[in-house]
Amino acid sequence: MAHATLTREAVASHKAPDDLWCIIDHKVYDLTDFIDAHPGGSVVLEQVAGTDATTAFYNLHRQEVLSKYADLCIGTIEGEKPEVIEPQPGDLSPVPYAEPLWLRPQFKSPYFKESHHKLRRKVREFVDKYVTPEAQEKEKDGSYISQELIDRMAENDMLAMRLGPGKHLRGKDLLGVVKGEEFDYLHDLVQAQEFVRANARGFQDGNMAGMMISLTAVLQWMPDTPFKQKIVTEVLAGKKKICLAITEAFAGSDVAGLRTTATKSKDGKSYVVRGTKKWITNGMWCDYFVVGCRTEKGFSVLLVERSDAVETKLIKTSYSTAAGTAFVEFNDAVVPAENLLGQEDKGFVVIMSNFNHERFMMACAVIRQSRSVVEECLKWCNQRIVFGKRLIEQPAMRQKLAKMISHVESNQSWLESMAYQMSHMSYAQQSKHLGGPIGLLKSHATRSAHEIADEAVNIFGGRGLTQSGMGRVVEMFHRTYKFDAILGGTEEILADLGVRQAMRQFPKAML
Ligand code: HEM
Repeated sequence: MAHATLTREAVASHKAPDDLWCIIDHKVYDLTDFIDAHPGGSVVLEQVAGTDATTAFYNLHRQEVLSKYADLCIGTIEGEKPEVIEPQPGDLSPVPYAEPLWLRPQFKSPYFKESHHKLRRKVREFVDKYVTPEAQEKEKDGSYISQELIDRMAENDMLAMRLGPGKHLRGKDLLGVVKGEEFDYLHDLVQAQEFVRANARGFQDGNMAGMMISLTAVLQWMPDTPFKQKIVTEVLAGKKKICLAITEAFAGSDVAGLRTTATKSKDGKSYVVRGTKKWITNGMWCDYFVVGCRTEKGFSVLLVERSDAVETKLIKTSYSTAAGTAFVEFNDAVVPAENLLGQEDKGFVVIMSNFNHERFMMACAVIRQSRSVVEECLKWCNQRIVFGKRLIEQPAMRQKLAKMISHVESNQSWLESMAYQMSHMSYAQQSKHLGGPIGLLKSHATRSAHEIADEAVNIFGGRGLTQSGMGRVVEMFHRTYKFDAILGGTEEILADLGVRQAMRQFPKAML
């Protein structure tokens, strides 16, 4: 039926199970053919047949349900206009605290310029249109990212952009809004925070997280040879995939305890890699592995190509298998000597220098995801009616929200200040001065995530434990925030690093 203008009296006459209409937000829905398919059952719909069910609907559903079932809408009530906002791709949320201060029109920022705003809009449009729909689907069924999405990201230089600022961006016009040479760590923060709005933690890592933490090491530490150029070109074009393989069943943060060995051949032309790696993000589909190995006198990092001597098995973790997390076995994999990253026996610096950007990215992500949870809680408290009034009218709920907002706002401010420092330091200066502060920031952000997840589940009740419907964002966050607390260095290791680095810079004179 075409959209019609209808009266409330007309709607009231359609109140039988085989002829059932209702009003939601001034629009009329014909639910006759939907009643048996309704996930909430037919009885509840019969109870509201012919009436205005707006309050009942928003007490139980997200707005997106109405967008998904838009074809059930047959008209609008005469003289009335819908009040609910339907967000369009790229839009900012009007919910207070749903966006960081710099994106709220009434506030100013010393850091963000026009190009950051333009990039934010472009990346959000892309994520809303292409990433979120696929992320939601893959998060559920556990299958891997599509080549189509990888190609689309590659065509738009998004794979390159996600490695952070650097030579690899030279000459590029990023999404038509930022020149590659001008792309700084604040742009980097923007893209990282926009990507996680897809709200699918397993898929988020499945979406090239392995590349983000391993190609950086190739770029930084491999000599400039045609072989290096080939790998970088293939990976940034999305044709080949790469991941970082450091952790083992024997050792995680304790890199010195690793057991995978790389034995050099007598003629010095190759290494033989033997050992296992565990929890390798994207390992299931990668063509290249950046592998931490024991060599004769120390620790070295090698680029190992997939071959018959490399076997990958899927590990099921508490997030979706969309991340392709693997157990990897290198059974005498032969690797040419030119695949060495940095110097032999001096691989520790390769891994350590790579960590700053990885941890910064993780802080960007967990802080943005925490904000999405705060937005969900604010919306829910505003729409949920309990004991005859909205949840937000309960002082206990307002206390929880105040605590959550304060965590997110303070972490975001710290993060922005860190991005500014990074933008004004060389890579070497960053390694020297920012390892500790970035470690402390990530460690604090994941402690905050713990508090936020805990409060959010209590606010949502049973829905905070349910993977579909109103509480799905909260459920996912509560189930997966620990990934950020463990990956890239545990909270304890990073907190300790922060203090140890500070102590190294402590003045020698007595104070
Ligand atoms: C256009 C009209 C409606 C559509 C398209 C719709 C769709 C849905 C969907 C997709 C769900 C699954 C949960 C979710 O994804 O949020 C659901 C659940 C539910 N719906 Fe509806 N619904 C409609 C109207 C209503 C109305 C008017 C009521 C009545 C009061 C109602 C009561 C429920 C209940 C009780 C649940 C279970 C909620 C829960 O477990 O938390 N629905 N509905």
